[in-house]
Amino acid sequence: MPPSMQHEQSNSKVAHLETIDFAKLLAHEEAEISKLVSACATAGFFYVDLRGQSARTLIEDEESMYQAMAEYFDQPLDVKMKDDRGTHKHGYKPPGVFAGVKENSKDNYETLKVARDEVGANSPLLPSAVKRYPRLFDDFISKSHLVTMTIMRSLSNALCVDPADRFEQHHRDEADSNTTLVLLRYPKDVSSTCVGHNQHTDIGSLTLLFSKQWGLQILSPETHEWEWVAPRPAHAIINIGDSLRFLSGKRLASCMHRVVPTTETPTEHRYSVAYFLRPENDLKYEDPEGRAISAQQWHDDKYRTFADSHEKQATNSILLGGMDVASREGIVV
Ligand SMILES: O=C(O)CCC(=O)C(=O)O
Ligand SMILES: [Fe+2]
Repeated sequence: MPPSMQHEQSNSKVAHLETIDFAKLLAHEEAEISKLVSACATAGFFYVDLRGQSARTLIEDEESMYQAMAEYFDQPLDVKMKDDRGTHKHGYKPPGVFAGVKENSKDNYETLKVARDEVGANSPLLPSAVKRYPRLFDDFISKSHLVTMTIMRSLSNALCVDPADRFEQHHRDEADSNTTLVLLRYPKDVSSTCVGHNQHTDIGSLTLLFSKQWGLQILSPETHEWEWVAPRPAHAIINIGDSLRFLSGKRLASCMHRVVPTTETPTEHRYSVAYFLRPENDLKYEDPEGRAISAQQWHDDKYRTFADSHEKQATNSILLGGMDVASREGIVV
């Protein structure tokens, strides 16, 4: 799947993001940890180099994952709708459910969500497309978990978080959470009413994102302009979500992002894979409006907001997690 280059016709710049070498983080290299903290406190978005031994199966498996996704999403809509489980943690969502990237549009992406706990328990509720590739899904989720939890540990150390409040203490294996692997396809045969993926900040703690295709943009906290995130072979993107920002006392930044079509008439579907590491559902934190809220409630409120009209979304701070205000004020570390 060659990356599409039509973004070059657009006026937006390509974002300069830090690159963190996962192998160096695992080895507790201080210089790498400093780079990590600085990236998390400023852009809240960075590349992670996965070529080291411990996580390289993720890049080896990436292509197989896209193939499994094509197989799944190529099925007729009525077959996929049988996997719609009416939750935001599991199963299928068709395009057009949430607000899209253009005013008054709906979104143009379909998703299959595969929760970490169901894969771990080999649940009979998993779609057959997932059950067909048990090793692929199991490995992809456990390696994604290793990468994201290693980053959480490095951040707890670097920010000298109290032992009881270390970020990992809010992501224990035995507690319920909404951690899930999300497979996304942006169909090429777009209707004019369904466009891209609306601007937002992520709900959870960390997102580990894979895509070989252009389309992702971040709102640069420096220039306040939309910039393209270039796909890079053997690297994934990591970004901080609302939950980790709230947990860190807003020392870490989440970043507004969106997905836009690179051309008016796309010739290929766009595929991306996101591992959403989310905290324990019972965790309490303060939202941007100062309300004490549980992680589960924030998750549910945010998904409800994704489905609201653009007009309604602009009436509160849920969609952007308060980052529209924070980016104007500058982030204090
Ligand atoms: O598809 C992408 O590249 C990004 C998706 C995303 O931002 C999300 O699902 O939260
Ligand atoms: Fe996102």
